This record gives sequence, structure tokens and C-alpha cells, in this order.
Amino acid sequence: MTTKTFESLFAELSAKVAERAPGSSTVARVDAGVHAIGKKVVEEAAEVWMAAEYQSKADAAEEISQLLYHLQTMMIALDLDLDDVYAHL
Ligand SMILES: N=c1c2ncn([C@@H]3O[C@H](COP(=O)(O)OP(=O)(O)OP(=O)(O)O)[C@@H](O)[C@H]3O)c2ncn1[C@@H]1O[C@H](COP(=O)(O)O)[C@@H](O)[C@H]1O
Repeated sequence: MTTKTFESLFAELSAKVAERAPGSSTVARVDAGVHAIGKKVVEEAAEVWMAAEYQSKADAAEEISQLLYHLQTMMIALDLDLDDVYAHL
């Protein structure tokens, strides 16, 4: 199995949303809108914090991956691409 990167996941999610892939949880999350996605971003950010303070590094890494996923769904919901974000790094 090839390890995903931030860029490859974003390409995968963008394609699924563009083609409205049946059964995709990402399509459902983008359809739910920025309010619902925003709540997930905050929830996952809190889980990153808690894992970092009280759990293992592996747990923190998993929570960070989930936060990155939800940030990508927010980018897609806002029609932002990677360069729009990278311009600010
Ligand atoms: N990387 C992710 C990913 N990270 C996190 N999540 C979602 O975010 C949730 C975060 O977990 P929580 O602990 O908050 O679980 P939860 O409380 O049950 O969350 P909710 O489903 O209730 O919001 C997970 O259950 C997943 O639904 C992800 N969902 C999908 N992906 C990847 O996105 C790609 C496309 O997925 P589909 O759109 O489903 O095909 C695939 O490669 C997936 O591996």
C-alpha cells in the first residue's frame, strides 16, 4: 500500500467530490456545509490537544491525520486549492 501524502489525499478527496462518488463520506461531509465541517475541525483539534497532552505519540499522530482530513474537506467546501493555502505558508 502506498502511503498517502497531504497532496495525494487532497487529490483523492477533490476527485470524489467532483464526481460525487457514491458512498463517499467526504461527499456527505462537503454537502453538510461549512458549519458542520467547522464543528469537526474544532472537535478534531481538541482531540489532537488531548492526545498530545495525555496519550501516546501514536495517538497524537492519528488525531493529527484526522484533523488534516477535516481541514481538507473545509478547503474543498470553500473551493480552495492547495496553492491558495500554500501561499500563506
Ligand atoms: N483520511 C480519512 C479520514 N480521516 C478521518 N475521517 C473521518 O473522520 C472521522 C473522525 O473520527 P472521529 O473520532 O471523530 O469519529 P466519529 O465521532 O465517529 O466521527 P463522525 O463520523 O461522527 O463525524 C472518521 O470516523 C472518518 O469518518 C476520514 N474519512 C476518510 N478519510 C480518507 O478519505 C478518503 C475518501 O474517503 P471516502 O470519501 O469515505 O471514500 C479515503 O482515502 C479515506 O481513507
